[in-house]
Amino acid sequence: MSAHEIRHPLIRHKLGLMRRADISTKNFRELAQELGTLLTYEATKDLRLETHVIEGWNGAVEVEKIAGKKITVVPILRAGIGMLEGVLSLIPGAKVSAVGVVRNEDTLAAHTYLEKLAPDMPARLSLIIDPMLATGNSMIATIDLLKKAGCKEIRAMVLVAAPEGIAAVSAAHPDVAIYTASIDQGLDSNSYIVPGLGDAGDKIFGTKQKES
Ligand SMILES: O=P(O)(O)OC[C@H]1O[C@H](OP(=O)(O)OP(=O)(O)O)[C@H](O)[C@@H]1O
Ligand SMILES: O=c1cc[nH]c(=O)[nH]1
Ligand SMILES: [Mg+2]
Repeated sequence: MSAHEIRHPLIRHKLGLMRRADISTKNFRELAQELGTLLTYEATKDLRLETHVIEGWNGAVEVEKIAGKKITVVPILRAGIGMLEGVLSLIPGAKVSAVGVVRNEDTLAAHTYLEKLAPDMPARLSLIIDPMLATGNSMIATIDLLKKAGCKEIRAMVLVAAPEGIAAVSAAHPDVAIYTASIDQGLDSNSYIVPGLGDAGDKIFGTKQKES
């Protein structure tokens, strides 16, 4: 199983703040972006470098740059948008491939409603972002469509993952590495992650319905 739980103190601290039931939309949004940045740092730490020579202040100097691969960031709409700016703050030139997937809360099946991919997908490293990996159905649907588009190298970054979702993605797509701020306990009877974050999309967009 290729799942990496990143146990950096800044990540643990920020995720802890996100779990508060009374967190504001503003704070939840800010923390989701910050964790997007921190997970990007980890998920890209083995990218290959190549050296080349540039003209420096004191003459020719050998420097490094990321070799070959172009990158596309793939937010799973809607909630994935909540991490996008954080990822782009480290990879500002990345193309964004938006994939709209919504989970049917009765059947838990993933329904894909939008696919706007960058050109040259076979030549790119795809970095999928979504705050939540619960059953894994939405992630598997996204990876399926990326592979159909020719993607050969795919990584996924999620704020919180359920062991059930990690197992499902690993079984369907063993080549895809998952980077997460936390592997939580599991799923509740509604297939929500516990302790989790609640409904991440609603918290990011401020659309949580008031309970009557
Ligand atoms: O692993 P799964 O069981 O598929 O569940 C996780 C998915 O559910 C949430 O999105 P949701 O469908 O609520 O859509 P939204 O982003 O529009 O809120 C979440 O952002 C994931 O995409
Ligand atoms: O825990 C969960 C599961 C699905 N979608 C969410 O936003 N949270
Ligand atoms: Mg979704």
